[in-house]
Amino acid sequence: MHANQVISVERLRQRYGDHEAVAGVSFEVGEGELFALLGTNGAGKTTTMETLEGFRPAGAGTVRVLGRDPYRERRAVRPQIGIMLQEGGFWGDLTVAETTAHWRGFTPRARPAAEVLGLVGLEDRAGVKVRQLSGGQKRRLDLALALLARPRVLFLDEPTTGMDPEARHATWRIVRDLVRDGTTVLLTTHYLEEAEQLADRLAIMHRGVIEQTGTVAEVVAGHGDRITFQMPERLQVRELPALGGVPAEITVDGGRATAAYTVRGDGLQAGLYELLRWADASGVALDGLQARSASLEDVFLRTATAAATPEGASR
Ligand SMILES: Nc1ncnc2c1ncn2[C@@H]1O[C@H](COP(=O)(O)OP(=O)(O)OP(=O)(O)O)[C@@H](O)[C@H]1O
Repeated sequence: MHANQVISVERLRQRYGDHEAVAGVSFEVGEGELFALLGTNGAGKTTTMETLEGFRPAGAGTVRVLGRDPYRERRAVRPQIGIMLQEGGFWGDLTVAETTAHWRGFTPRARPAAEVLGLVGLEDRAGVKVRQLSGGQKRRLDLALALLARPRVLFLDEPTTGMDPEARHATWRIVRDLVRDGTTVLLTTHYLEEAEQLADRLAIMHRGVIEQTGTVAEVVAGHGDRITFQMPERLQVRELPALGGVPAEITVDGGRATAAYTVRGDGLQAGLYELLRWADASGVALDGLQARSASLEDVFLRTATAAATPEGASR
């Protein structure tokens, strides 16, 4: 357990009618830590987040934010948290400055408008109507409003969706600064690079449960290095060599077959050597040859695929 635990979720369950959207999820987030919830569509990330934000009571299990029940003790918790929803409800006819002023009216001890707009790089858009903002700029306005109350805990639900790469990187810098200054952040994202860049720890959810959790290094460790190349047309799969005893797996995407080996431990160099010697002796050209460590994306895709099979589903 983290010394200063700010968010705690224990065996949380939530259902919508007959559908169990969250099926026993547990994790903790310490003060000044950024925890990312990743997962396939419909995995239960938003439902978990909304429970922590106090929008619904836990169906079963316990959730705590700053030591309190966010639903029952909403009045105590709400002023200390900032929420950036997936789609903020703005009035398109108001300007950025008017929208900020309006929200400041509801926020005790709010930061000055110029300060929050400066934080998210929207100071030069203050006089622009919200409907004239780009999708990425609207997301930044969402973030500005979430920061008005100088929250101790920040909930970011897909914060950079719709942003161009430059705006995304700028937002990552803002979030990093907030975390460095002690803000605790729970983030959901579909951008694995975002989690790699920002998360101290993360969880990969699928169908209401956490399939993997830890730091990026911990989650990726044990998934092996990968050697891949395009399957040569003239070759049969059984003709490929086993590397260190490991056979090739074939994946077909868009009509193109790729051969992949997953090499555990420190076998990458030896495996590659074995493959190149075989290719040389057999006169086979290995187009698109790549050798690399497992990435979060590999783990994510394997987690979702494995969990979709009957063996995965029974775990
Ligand atoms: N209000 C609701 N009523 C009924 N079912 C819902 C409701 N909200 C979510 N669900 C269902 O619960 C499951 C989990 O949804 P949730 O939005 O928590 O997933 P998510 O991981 O955030 O997905 P995404 O990545 O697509 O945003 C989904 O199957 C979804 O269809």
